[in-house]
Amino acid sequence: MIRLSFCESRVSPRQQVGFWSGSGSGSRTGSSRGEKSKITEVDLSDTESLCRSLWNSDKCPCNNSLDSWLIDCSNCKQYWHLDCVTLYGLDDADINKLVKWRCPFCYVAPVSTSQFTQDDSCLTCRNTRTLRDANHAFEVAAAASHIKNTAANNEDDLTSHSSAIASENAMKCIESEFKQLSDRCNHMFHDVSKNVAKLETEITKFISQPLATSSTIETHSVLLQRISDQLETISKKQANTAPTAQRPSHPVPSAGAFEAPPPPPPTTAKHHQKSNDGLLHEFIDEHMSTSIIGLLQASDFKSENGRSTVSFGEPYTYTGSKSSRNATTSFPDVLQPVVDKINALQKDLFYSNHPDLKKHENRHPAPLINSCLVNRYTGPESFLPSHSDNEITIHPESSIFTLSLGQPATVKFSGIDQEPEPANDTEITPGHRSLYHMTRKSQDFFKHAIDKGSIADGTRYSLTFRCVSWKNRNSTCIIGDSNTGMLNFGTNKRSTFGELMPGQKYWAPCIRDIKPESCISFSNVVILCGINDVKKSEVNSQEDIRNLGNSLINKIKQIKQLNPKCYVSVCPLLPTKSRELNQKVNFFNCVLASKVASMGPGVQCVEGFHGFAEHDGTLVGSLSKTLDRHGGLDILHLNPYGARVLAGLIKGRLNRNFNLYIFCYILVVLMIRDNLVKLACLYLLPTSYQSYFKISP
Ligand SMILES: O=C(O)CCC(=O)C(=O)O
Ligand SMILES: [Fe+2]
Repeated sequence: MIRLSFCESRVSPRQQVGFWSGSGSGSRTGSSRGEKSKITEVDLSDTESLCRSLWNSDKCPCNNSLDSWLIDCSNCKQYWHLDCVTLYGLDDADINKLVKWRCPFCYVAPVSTSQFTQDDSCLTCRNTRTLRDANHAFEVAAAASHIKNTAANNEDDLTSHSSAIASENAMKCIESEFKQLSDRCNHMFHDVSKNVAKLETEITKFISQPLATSSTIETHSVLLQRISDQLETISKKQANTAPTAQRPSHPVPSAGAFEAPPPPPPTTAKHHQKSNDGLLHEFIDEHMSTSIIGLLQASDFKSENGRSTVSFGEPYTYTGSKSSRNATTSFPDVLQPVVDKINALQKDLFYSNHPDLKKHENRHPAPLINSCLVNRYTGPESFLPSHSDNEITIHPESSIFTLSLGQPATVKFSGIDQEPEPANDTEITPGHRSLYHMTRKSQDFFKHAIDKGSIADGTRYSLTFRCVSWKNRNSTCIIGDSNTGMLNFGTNKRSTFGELMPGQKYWAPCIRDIKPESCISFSNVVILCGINDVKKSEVNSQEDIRNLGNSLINKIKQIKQLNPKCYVSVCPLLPTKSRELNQKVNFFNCVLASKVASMGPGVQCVEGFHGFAEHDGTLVGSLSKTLDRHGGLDILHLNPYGARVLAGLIKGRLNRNFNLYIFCYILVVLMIRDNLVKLACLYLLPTSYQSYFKISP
């Protein structure tokens, strides 16, 4: 119950100094507590004693005497002026209605106040102390928990820090090791890239410059061989392997030459073990060799320079050949199994060089062995003069296989231009029943010989197998883009050129794809290439087109360097269905024609291409495809009919060369039979011509 009383007291001067720093003005609008009170006589440092001295619960803590009702606190019983506790405007009746009222002391802090006791009767102090203690306890507890946490954290931190430091150190070590490694790698990479750059420059120089004369240059193949030897030496050094484990050091003038053939079919594998000396030892068994030697002992050998010879199958003729003309072009039964085994190797070699033809074996058969020339050597006095098997009648893609029987011999190989003292000779010593092979193409760059004294007492037979045909005089290599796709060599019904013109097609969509080395040993080389270069968007100016023309001419020069005897027939670019593109095509053709004209009789343009153009210069519709394979308009591809017309033009050009050759051949034969020519002239030519030729009867 609230107790209400009326304040009558007056504040004594001593009581004005009080805990409360304000002095009540008595006004209803609130006491002015900002005024500073004077502190005398009381020890201010002892707050509690100070409070006790001042405390009187019957008086408002403002210590002022006001005409005002007082209200006491339901909790601590302290009296307060109504105005001092902001209960303005309430009278005693209102106040008495209040059941419970708590004074500001009891709301000093949001902490529970201690129970009122006599010892601790000062509410101010009690609350303050309680508050202080509570705060202190709270602080202590908070501090304790903080310290604990910090300690725990520190411990964790410490652990993690120490492990972090450890890992950091480890990382630093790794980093420095890594740096060292990367420095070394950089060094190595730098060296390697320097070497690669050097190599690249060398190759670029070699390819970009027209080759020098065949007597002074090293061929592509030799350069490649040198590079491969160099790489081999480096890898040998690095792998620290015994040099004896390396492949034989025979010169390799073109792919596969002098190398042992690839692994044979599994059924005969045990006889075909490839050896380090490039020979296939025990290529045939003893039984087969005995049968062959029996055949040879019964054969009629003709004596030649240093040895004697006999031949089987198709005749193989060369300068000074004396071996008999064979009654039949088929092989004796005894030889057939060997020929079959060699043909299996021949196929493997051919299709490994032309993997794209493998899936059409019927249309693109490998050149098969049809000729065998046997040399008989009888002891140390026998020899084989240095020579190349570069006869034009040997199929350009054929290998030349030699089977040895009897005494071993040393066969020496040397570069074709190393007369009279061959340098860098390499040799092999084929023993009884062994086989070695060379490519036909290698024969344009290398020769071989058996010197006197290189065969021991006794007899040695060598049987050399080749694919030979007089038609190979007209062998042709076509290097072309998609428009040569429908031109086919071969003897079947899809053949475009027929059996008189054996040959090989090489795919070169752009001028840079032309490989001069693929033309080696062909009689004719036909080139149809350049449209894919000309139609490139970056080829715009006449200068660009002139450069393209020059690059094609460079390729032709390289072909002529590698194969000086061949006839090169260059096809102009076909017109297209785009007039804009045709302007570039025409300019390219002009450049080409003028440059080809200055290259001499071995290089000529194929004529008659104007037949592919309509009156407005575009590609004739009836000779060309309408749609490309994506269903769009085809502007530059011939249809089968157009391809036949193209084949006709190429054939016409090549036949002219062939016919010229045949004509010259016949003329020479007739001139040899001098008397016959004279006789013919005497009776057939008019007198004026007789006097012109100064022919006298
Ligand atoms: O006897 C040999 O090993 C080589 C034979 C040869 O080169 C040849 O007949 O053309
Ligand atoms: Fe030979």
